[in-house]
Amino acid sequence: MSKAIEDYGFIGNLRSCALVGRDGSIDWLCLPRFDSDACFAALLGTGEHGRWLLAPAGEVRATSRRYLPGTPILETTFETAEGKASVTDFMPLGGGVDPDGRTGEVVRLVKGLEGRVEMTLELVLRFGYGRTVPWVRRRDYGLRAVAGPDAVEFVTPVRLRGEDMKTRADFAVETGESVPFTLSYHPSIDEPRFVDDREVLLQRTAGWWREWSERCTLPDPAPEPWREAVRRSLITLKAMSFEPTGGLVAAPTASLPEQLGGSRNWDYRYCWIRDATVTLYALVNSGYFEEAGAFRNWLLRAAAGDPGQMQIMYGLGGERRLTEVELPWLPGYAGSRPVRIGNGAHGQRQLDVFGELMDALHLARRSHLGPYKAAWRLQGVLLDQLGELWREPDEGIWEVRGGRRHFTYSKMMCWVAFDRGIKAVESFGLEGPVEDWKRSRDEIRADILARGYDAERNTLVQSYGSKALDASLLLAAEVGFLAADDRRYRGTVEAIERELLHEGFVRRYRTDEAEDGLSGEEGTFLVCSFWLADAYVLLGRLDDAIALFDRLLAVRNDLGLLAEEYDPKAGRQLGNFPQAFSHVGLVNTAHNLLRARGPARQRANHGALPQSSDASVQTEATEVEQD
Ligand SMILES: OC[C@H]1O[C@H](O[C@H]2O[C@H](CO)[C@@H](O)[C@H](O)[C@H]2O)[C@H](O)[C@@H](O)[C@@H]1O
Repeated sequence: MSKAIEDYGFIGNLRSCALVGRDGSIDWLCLPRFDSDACFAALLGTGEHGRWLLAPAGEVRATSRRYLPGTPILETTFETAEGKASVTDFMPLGGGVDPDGRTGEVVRLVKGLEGRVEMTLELVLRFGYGRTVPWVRRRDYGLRAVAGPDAVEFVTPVRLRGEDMKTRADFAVETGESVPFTLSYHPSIDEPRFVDDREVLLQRTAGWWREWSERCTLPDPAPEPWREAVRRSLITLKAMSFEPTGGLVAAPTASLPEQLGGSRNWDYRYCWIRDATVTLYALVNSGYFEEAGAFRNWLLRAAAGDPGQMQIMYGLGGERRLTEVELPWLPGYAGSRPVRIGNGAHGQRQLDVFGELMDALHLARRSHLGPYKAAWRLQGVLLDQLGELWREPDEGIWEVRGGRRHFTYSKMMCWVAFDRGIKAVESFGLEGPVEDWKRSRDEIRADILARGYDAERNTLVQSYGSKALDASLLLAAEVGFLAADDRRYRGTVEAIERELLHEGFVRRYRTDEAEDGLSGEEGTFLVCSFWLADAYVLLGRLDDAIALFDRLLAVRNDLGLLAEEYDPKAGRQLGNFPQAFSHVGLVNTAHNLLRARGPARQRANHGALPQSSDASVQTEATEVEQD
């Protein structure tokens, strides 16, 4: 039986990550990159599809876990009748570890805390998402496993044995003892990497993360639980970035379902322009400019070329072909089939991306992320294209699979695209056909208010001519399309409260009302609930905002992690995990609550932004420009 999604912890090395169950089993690991084939895929099947268990051999009386402060280093403590032992799990980082993203390591340290604990190990390596059994050879340091392009060295002083195509071991730890394990990946054509002393790696990795997380800036006075929640979300977002290129994944998992047993199962291990740009808001507002600069440069590389061929999402290195396929040999999380990898949405038209992109580049400029003519050139070409394109139907922010429509949010973000272009000219003295852009901006606004607004119900609607509501319209004030005190904005928020709130959390739309081309239902969408809290802040309903924010914090698992969705009836997290959108929502809402001029106001260009004085970011940007 599948563990609950919230029973997983997440460790990562800015290249990939692993999901570690509360029971001590690593059930998801893709090496060397987030989007590589999984070598442990038990998350979407059973132990036979690959996993690495390290846990007490006998009955466990109690389990507790935590992250080492300021890091994604996970410590799980097991209590048995005989004693206590902990397992510290991490993926090493810092000190020149793997600059190209070709290798990757998982380290596990078993420590005896009290008495004597008998431990068991089961290692089931199955490359190719649970299908390929490797050729395993014993070595004096442990074992080597090879399957086609992939190779793994498993390094430990513990004596291993092979059984039923699995590797097993039994050992014991006494108080004060420590037993190390390293799983080290390298391409099979390369020589194995030298495995460093695990305690040294632990100190180095912890030091790197602590130094990073201490740079987080949050307005005072922030209640400690909020501060801690924001810090954990930022660490999680950072751990979802791919350092070699600056790309950011929407989530590090594939096919965790939006409905248990359902078919809404997607692969999120890619860079969506939309998700990545909102992540930038969270990072920049919290003082992390380097990431914003790296992402901006990733974006310029990914979108380079014919702007007519720009995609809504790319691979970590800017790859364009993300073909969606099903993996029929995997039974799926809690039987949720099909299991999909790749993502068909890469071929969709989603016009909101123009607005998100223009907004992100405007944000970068306002945050003094270096001079960059290349970015302005790209912005100009995007607006040229959008001059006519905004009139077309699209698949919308929710990537529907039931055919194109005139989505109101998409049109609104086209308005944002022209608005930010105009503001860039007006505020930064840049050149552009600003009068044409103003005409487009006015025309889009009039079009939305005529066709995307239901005057009878006083609410914006999901798409032209439809009665359905959509939670994305909560952003109308945040992006500056409507003033927060505009009665049409208030009406939209109230309609969404009436029709999309479910047990205190927000659905993105009603699947029975808005045709999305998919069968089944889904949970409430967490980022939409944060957007409602932001709307409350803008409407001056601070008590409602705080109550909703606290309700959302309570949904996080014991490690502070959030999936994409939540089923309030079952009290279960749903969808890919951890999800950037949800954590971005948390960070931005905290900022909004904490300072009068938080991101919700900044986005509409009303407020001051933190500004980068980081010379390395400026230099990098200059280099891109010279290219
Ligand atoms: O709901 C159907 C779609 O679901 C996924 O898209 C969602 O996740 C994206 C990444 O976080 C997000 O950008 C998008 O707004 C969400 O709707 C899936 O990736 C799509 O393929 C699918 O059609």
